[in-house]
Amino acid sequence: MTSAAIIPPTRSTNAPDLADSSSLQLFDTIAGMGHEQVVVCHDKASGYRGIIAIHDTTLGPALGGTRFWSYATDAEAIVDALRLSRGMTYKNAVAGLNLGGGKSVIIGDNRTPNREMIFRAHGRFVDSLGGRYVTAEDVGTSTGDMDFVHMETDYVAGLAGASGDPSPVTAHGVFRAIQASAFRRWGSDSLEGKTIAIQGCGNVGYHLAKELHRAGAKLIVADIDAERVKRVVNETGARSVATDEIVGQQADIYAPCALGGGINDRTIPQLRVEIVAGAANNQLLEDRHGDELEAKGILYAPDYVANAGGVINVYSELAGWSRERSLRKADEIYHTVLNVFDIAKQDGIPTYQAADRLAERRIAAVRSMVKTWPQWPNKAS
Ligand SMILES: NC(=O)c1ccc[n+]([C@@H]2O[C@H](COP(=O)([O-])OP(=O)(O)OC[C@H]3O[C@@H](n4cnc5c(N)ncnc54)[C@H](O)[C@@H]3O)[C@@H](O)[C@H]2O)c1
Repeated sequence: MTSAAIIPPTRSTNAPDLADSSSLQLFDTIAGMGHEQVVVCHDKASGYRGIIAIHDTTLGPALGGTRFWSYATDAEAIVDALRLSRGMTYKNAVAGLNLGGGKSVIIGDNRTPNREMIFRAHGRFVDSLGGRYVTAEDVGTSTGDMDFVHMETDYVAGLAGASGDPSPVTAHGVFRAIQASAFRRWGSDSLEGKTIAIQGCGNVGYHLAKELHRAGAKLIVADIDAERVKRVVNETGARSVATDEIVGQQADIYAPCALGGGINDRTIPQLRVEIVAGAANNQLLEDRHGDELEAKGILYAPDYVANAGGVINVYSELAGWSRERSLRKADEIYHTVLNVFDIAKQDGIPTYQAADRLAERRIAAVRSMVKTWPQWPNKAS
């Protein structure tokens, strides 16, 4: 069996078919997926076992969080690191940032109280890469854990008290993605009087609801947490519905802002909207669900383009940007989404594929830029 058969070229974080993981062909696999480097790390004292995957550094240092998870096998952990790091290359590229894609995973029970030594060990390995990889928090890790990483390396973002809560920046980017989708669909980006169903009233859903309300949209919301629904209803006049009813609401736009995988075989037949655009990561359970939205005539703003405000916020910490500058960068998501729609139309492909194409074009363009060497080679002498 070839490595391509083991890991299909998809950006989804869903666990791939690992039935044949015992025969994982590592070098064929990373060559097929385009990775530059995979580092397997071990620290005996803390029991730390980590994998750092650097996918592509054409645009800049590889940025991507650290996931702490109990993987069933080592192969499953490696595959997750490979897929997530490649996803970050695409996400960072379409966000228009000078960042490549990377990701790391730590294998183990993420509820362990033994955090300092594990994350300091991780920090040392991150530091050993000299800035080729910059980490941040992800599933199973917290800002407190990143403080431990920071004891050993400066190549870490998302520290407590640094760039702050990313959700207002993410929400603003999603708002701009919604406006761009409206423009493409109806010829105007005004959301005045449009009905928008938001799934999830968490950090992003809350800020998004407020921004949509200011723009004159009518909102329908749902969350499993009644307090969070109440806050949005009180502040925006939204109508709330049960969580299992939100996806089937008659509306203009559906904004998934809860968990991933929400666009699937069960929910697509229920959708009664013209646009899907929201913050959740990995909204399409499988790529084919993007084709099915297309077939149903629903315009889909690809998730990782719409929610790029999150990574813009991380970048702001590295680059020393103000909140205003981050929001201005998130503003550009409007034009990026329109670009994606243009590529989809020109190339006759679904929008989720067009997003990948936009990322690949930017990376290829930067890779082929003329190389200038301003420094005299013997500068040190
Ligand atoms: N926070 C960011 O800056 C950011 C950046 C990029 C992507 N995202 C993605 O956006 C999504 C939302 O992020 P967040 O920071 O607001 O998370 P959050 O945890 O604050 O909010 C998610 C909300 O969804 C609710 N929820 C869970 N299951 C639900 C269901 N079945 N029906 C309705 N509501 C449900 C939760 O109760 C919670 O209130 C996530 O998928 C996240 O990965 C967030």
